[in-house]
Amino acid sequence: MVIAGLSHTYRRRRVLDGVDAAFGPGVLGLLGPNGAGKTTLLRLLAGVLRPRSGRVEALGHDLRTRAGRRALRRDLGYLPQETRLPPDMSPRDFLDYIGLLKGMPDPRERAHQAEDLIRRLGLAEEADRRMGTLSAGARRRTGAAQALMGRPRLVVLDEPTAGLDPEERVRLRTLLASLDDACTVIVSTHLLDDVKALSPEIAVLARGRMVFSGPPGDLVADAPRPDARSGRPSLEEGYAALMRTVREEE
Ligand SMILES: Nc1ncnc2c1ncn2[C@@H]1O[C@H](COP(=O)(O)OP(=O)(O)OP(=O)(O)O)[C@@H](O)[C@H]1O
Repeated sequence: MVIAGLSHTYRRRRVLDGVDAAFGPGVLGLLGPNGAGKTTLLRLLAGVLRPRSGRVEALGHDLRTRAGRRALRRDLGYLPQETRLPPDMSPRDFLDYIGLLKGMPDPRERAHQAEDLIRRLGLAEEADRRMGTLSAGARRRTGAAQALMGRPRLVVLDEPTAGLDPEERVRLRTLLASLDDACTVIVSTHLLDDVKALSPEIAVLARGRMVFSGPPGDLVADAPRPDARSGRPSLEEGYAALMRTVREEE
């Protein structure tokens, strides 16, 4: 994934401002305060929005072109921030349907992958119930499962752990951590626990600018120690110190 000079405006309001980044396979955690532009960035990386200023290349496809955005879809799993799942379908039927849309012709392979995701995301009890009757957490996990059907090479998840209870969050993180090494996973989150558990690399977006990228340890290393008695600063302290610096620079 290569992002160069990427900016985005909504009705002349600039929400991404010259973002540069490059990353490869593995899990990247995208952090940032509310309104920082994370969802906008993920929509651009998933080819849902067209980059109008700057360049995005994903899995070798140039996402400035319609052909590039289309070609990416074959290899993409995407969980948007807001998802509406068909209320009358069950998670199992929905996953089967998504598998079909993603070009998996073999019904046994679709059933096998759906069953595996259902089990690993703790959806066994809900798998055959109407999605309209499920809890928000079960719907969110079904949303994450659909993104992983077909074993895509690029997975873009917009706050997948939002609304999940601690056990469900751990399940989802464990699943993401176990994906194929060749898979590039980009996860936005407000939870520092998510990135601690998941991400060897993090990126922090603030007011449309990429203000940090690297291993979480580097964010911590840059932070001042909160007081003389404490040892190494926590990731929370590193993040808070970065946000203070960003505000002071403005
Ligand atoms: N479709 C849109 N039209 C106009 N403005 C938008 C649109 N989508 C987002 N915005 C604005 O762009 C800015 C960035 O929003 P975005 O959702 O990308 O941020 P975010 O970091 O994902 O925020 P959050 O953490 O709250 O989800 C916000 O000020 C938001 O109000």
